[in-house]
Amino acid sequence: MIYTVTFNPAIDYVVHLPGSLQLDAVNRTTQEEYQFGGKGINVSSVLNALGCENTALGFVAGPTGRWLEDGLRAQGVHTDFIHLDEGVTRINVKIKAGEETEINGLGPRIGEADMAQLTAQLDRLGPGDALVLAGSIPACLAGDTYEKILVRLEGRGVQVVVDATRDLLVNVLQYRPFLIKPNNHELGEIFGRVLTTDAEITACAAMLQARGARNVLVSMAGDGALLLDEHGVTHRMGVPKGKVLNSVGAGDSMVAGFLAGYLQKGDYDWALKLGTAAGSATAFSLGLATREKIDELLATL
Ligand SMILES: Nc1ncnc2c1ncn2[C@@H]1O[C@H](COP(=O)(O)OP(=O)(O)O)[C@@H](O)[C@H]1O
Ligand SMILES: O=P(O)(O)OC[C@H]1O[C@](O)(COP(=O)(O)O)[C@@H](O)[C@@H]1O
Repeated sequence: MIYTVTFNPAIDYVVHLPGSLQLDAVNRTTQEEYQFGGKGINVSSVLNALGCENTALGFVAGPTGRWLEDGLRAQGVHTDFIHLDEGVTRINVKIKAGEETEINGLGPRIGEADMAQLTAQLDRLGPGDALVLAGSIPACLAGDTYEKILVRLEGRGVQVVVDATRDLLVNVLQYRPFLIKPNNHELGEIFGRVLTTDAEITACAAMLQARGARNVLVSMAGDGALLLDEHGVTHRMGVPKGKVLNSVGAGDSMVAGFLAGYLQKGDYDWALKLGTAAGSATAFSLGLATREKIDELLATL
């Protein structure tokens, strides 16, 4: 079974403006959408669209938390969230005004007893299970929260995917995660550099592999993605043709497609192809990728 964990889920409030964002003024939208988001939840939604059975774990709170949980259930996404007694699940604002501007909230406070409930859920995982840890953790939690989870899972045969940034990512590498997926900017941030060429990206991916990551998938938005697989082979893929409507969740969709593809065939070329089709299908849609859109793009790759 596949499990995803989202420590800080979100309602993604996507607003479209007719021109550019005006600071210090009233801006009015021409269109708006709500998405049930947070990185692990996006992975769960797209895995579900691809017919991969999975359960979304994480923490929800208040009326927005109920909205998120009910909305996911209505879409057929299986969840087993922990309900926090205080606070509300955050609303992240995504402004489409030519360029994309994002305002991501802090999220509610997660207490020790809440964390203990998650630990108990994860203690049930074993051989044959996959776990996706994705997104930021709220400021109230220790910076080594992901690390502690990986320590506890060591030797239990669980395939772990981590999609996080900076220290949250770097500190888990020693536990040999199956997959990490930084984008090219996040990869550059880790090394304090701006990466422009495939050679630079491959060299930095190799350094993360040397620290323990098994497969390093580097996404580059409209420039596609590069995978350095566990055998040291580099795979490169561009993107299919299409009109970008909203790329919120494109990276998470790529993780879902990659994992689904790898679990289907155990083949890295196929995993990268399905990951690319899923990522671009989301970028070319107003919400997350549907099965139909993914299949349509797959046929062109
Ligand atoms: N502008 C785009 N055009 C086509 N495909 C895109 C675009 N943006 C994202 N994608 C697809 O989604 C994948 C992940 O996108 P990216 O923006 O790199 O991830 P993240 O959301 O993690 O930053 C890309 O590798 C690509 O397949
Ligand atoms: O946990 P973080 O880092 O604040 O990110 C949460 C945000 O990331 C998203 O999951 C989108 O991520 P990507 O665009 O990188 O795939 C949104 O749904 C959500 O608002």
